[in-house]
Amino acid sequence: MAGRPPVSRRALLGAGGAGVLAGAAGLFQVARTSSGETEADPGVIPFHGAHQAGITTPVQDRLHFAAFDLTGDDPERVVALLREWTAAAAAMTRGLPVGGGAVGGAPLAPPDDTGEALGLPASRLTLTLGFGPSFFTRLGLADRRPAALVDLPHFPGDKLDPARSGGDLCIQACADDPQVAVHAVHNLARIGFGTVSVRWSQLGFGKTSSTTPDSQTPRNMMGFKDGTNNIPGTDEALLGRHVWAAAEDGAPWMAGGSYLVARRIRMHIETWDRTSLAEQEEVFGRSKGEGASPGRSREHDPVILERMAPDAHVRLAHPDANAGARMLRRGYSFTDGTDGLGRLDAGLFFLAYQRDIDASFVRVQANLRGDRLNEYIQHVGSGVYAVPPGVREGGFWGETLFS
Ligand SMILES: C=CC1=C(C)c2cc3[nH]c(cc4nc(cc5[nH]c(cc1n2)c(C)c5CCC(=O)O)C(CCC(=O)O)=C4C)c(C)c3C=C
Ligand SMILES: [Fe+2]
Repeated sequence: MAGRPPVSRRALLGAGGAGVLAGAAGLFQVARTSSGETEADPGVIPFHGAHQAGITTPVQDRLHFAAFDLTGDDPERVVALLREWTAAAAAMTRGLPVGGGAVGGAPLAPPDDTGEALGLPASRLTLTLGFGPSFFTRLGLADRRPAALVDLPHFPGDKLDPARSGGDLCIQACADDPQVAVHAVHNLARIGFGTVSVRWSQLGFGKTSSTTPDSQTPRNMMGFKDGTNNIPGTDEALLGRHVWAAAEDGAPWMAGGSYLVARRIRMHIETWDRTSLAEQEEVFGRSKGEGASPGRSREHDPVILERMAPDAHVRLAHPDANAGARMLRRGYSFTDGTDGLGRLDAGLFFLAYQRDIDASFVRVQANLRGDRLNEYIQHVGSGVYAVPPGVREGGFWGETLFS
């Protein structure tokens, strides 16, 4: 990329495709500032900043989540990859191709960009990187592993598939266009060849949590509004208390970062579909239509926990039942075909960001052991990741860990 003017994927295609890199400025469809930046475009979420994008960012429509394993244990090689990934991510989130692009390069070399996003705008793409516990062990950095990055205990009912769990690193790609999210992970995997390999991945659609309380709350595969009482992405006080890691938490390099828990939660959807409306509403402790809690008429009215069944999901998950524990939920629905027995392999890919995994996810999940929702769901995949702070201009993903 160095020395070359940024050219949007749309401009490239609009200009006739191959070879048109310079002089295409007049064809840009991505809004640009006078400095050549594209951040003013509502489809471009700034990549650089104090925190990584993709946490408080208003939730996009689609997800491609990928967990990677290191193929070796050389920190220098990993830093080189993180630098390369950062450059590619900064370009893709602006709607630009990776490196020299998909077309117009040396005909006898593979293109720098795989090409399937040519002609597509940035689509609010965010790329968020995390380090799993094994990352620190593999690279001899165990002393830098944050205490807040705990291994999850076994919870009753867990049936975790190792092939859908763990990973030395993860990338969460979110965008309003599935092709853009998939293209981003595809290109990071291609760049990583020889240093990392994809361990498992998950596609998601239909966001199941909102970080913007003013907009309509999305619904999960069980038909209920999900995210009503989420932490708003604009509430700096709540984010500071419950989501962002601080230097005094014990790992100064994580200040401004967060900790991600990912859980692939399968829904026994056919059983749920045969359950009465009254039972469904009791399970959650909210009405199916409005999303109101018992004794209330509107979705955002404060809940009266005592009016709910003792084993209602919201009653058990609420901060008042968990010493004030909160997390920022950012999950997506998934359907991955059928399971061979005629049942949909569908559910919730639960993603939650927090300052302290033990105090938030572990605390709440332990309290959910008596949740009536457990009759209808099963946790089948799991991962925990330290998500480092945002990237400064000229810096790279995870720089504070290695500096
Ligand atoms: C350990 C954390 C949680 C898991 C796992 C979880 C799974 C899960 N949740 C739903 C659907 C809903 N959850 C709702 C609220 C809610 N859930 C959690 C935590 C976990 N959920 C919290 C902290 C809350 C907020 C409680 C509160 O403060 O009121 C709701 C109600 C609407 C809302 O506020 O979001 C629904 C619906 C499913 C389907 C599911 C697993 C498949
Ligand atoms: Fe929930």
